[in-house]
Amino acid sequence: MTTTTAVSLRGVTKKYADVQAVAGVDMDIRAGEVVALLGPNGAGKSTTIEMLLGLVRPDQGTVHVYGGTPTDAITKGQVGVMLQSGGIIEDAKVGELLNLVAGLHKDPMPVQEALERAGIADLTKRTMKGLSGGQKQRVRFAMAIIPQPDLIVLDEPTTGMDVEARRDFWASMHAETARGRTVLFATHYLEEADSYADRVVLMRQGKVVADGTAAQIKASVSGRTIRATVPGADLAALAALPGVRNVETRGEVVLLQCADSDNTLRYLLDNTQAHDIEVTSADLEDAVLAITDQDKAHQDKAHQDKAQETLA
Ligand SMILES: Nc1ncnc2c1ncn2[C@@H]1O[C@H](COP(=O)(O)OP(=O)(O)OP(=O)(O)O)[C@@H](O)[C@H]1O
Repeated sequence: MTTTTAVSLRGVTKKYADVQAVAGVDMDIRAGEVVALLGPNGAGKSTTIEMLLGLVRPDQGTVHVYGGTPTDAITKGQVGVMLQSGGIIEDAKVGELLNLVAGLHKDPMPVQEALERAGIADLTKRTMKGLSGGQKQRVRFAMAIIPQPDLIVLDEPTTGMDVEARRDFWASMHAETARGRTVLFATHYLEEADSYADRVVLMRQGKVVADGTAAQIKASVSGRTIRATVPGADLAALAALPGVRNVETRGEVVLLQCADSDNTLRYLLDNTQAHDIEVTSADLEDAVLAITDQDKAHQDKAHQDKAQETLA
């Protein structure tokens, strides 16, 4: 596996009037990774993406894409972009638009191939303004892959698509990631992050508040619950295991809440008569809500402390 860094952000900030849209983001994306950028409205996802694409200049910090500036990377055709809006000429036919985009790049993919990969070969002669929201998104996707980019950046790519269209879109996307492309996508759909990303970066109020695999993010919040039938369980020994937060019993059934379910499971299998073991975790939505709430509670507390200091 290659370890080339596709994207590197260091100490990046951006303020709009009195809104701190991005408040010091550090982020590295390795070549071949599929990364989901999650966060509530106004978290700073789009602004981060715009800085990564050189569309917005950070107030502070550095942005590197394949070791150079974002503009260099885009000029070299290393980056394909699918933004939420713009980039579409409403009166153009789909085929014309894609030919226009192909003409801007040095080594474009044949337009017919892009149409097929985006699942819109039947729309070539249709005018853009007559297309549905989901069909337009697919045209944007075709535009993004035409330069044969190493990195594809997508800002809420499936907005406006119904469930089936979203599934088809991700199937097309999967074919691209299978070719080794690096992908960064912003989304509000937690299940998309859970299903399609190797890594989830969670933002809130311009900061990264969690970064890891979806499984790590889920586990970091609530850990896992192990439910097992353990005849003659030594509850004190179970409660003393590293990472075990809580032990409950229902007859012979033991419920263990633990941060490190692998080690707890190993202990149960090696040292007890545990059977009928089930391991469950919170879903990503629970985890995201818990992390953003925790972060908000910390901030509220800091504001209160500051206010009290000022009053004292
Ligand atoms: N061009 C701009 N001018 C003024 N304020 C802006 C501008 N762009 C973004 N902001 C503000 O910066 C903050 C972060 O916005 P941003 O669009 O980056 O968040 P987001 O996480 O992408 O949100 P959403 O999920 O709603 O798209 C918001 O408070 C937004 O109103």
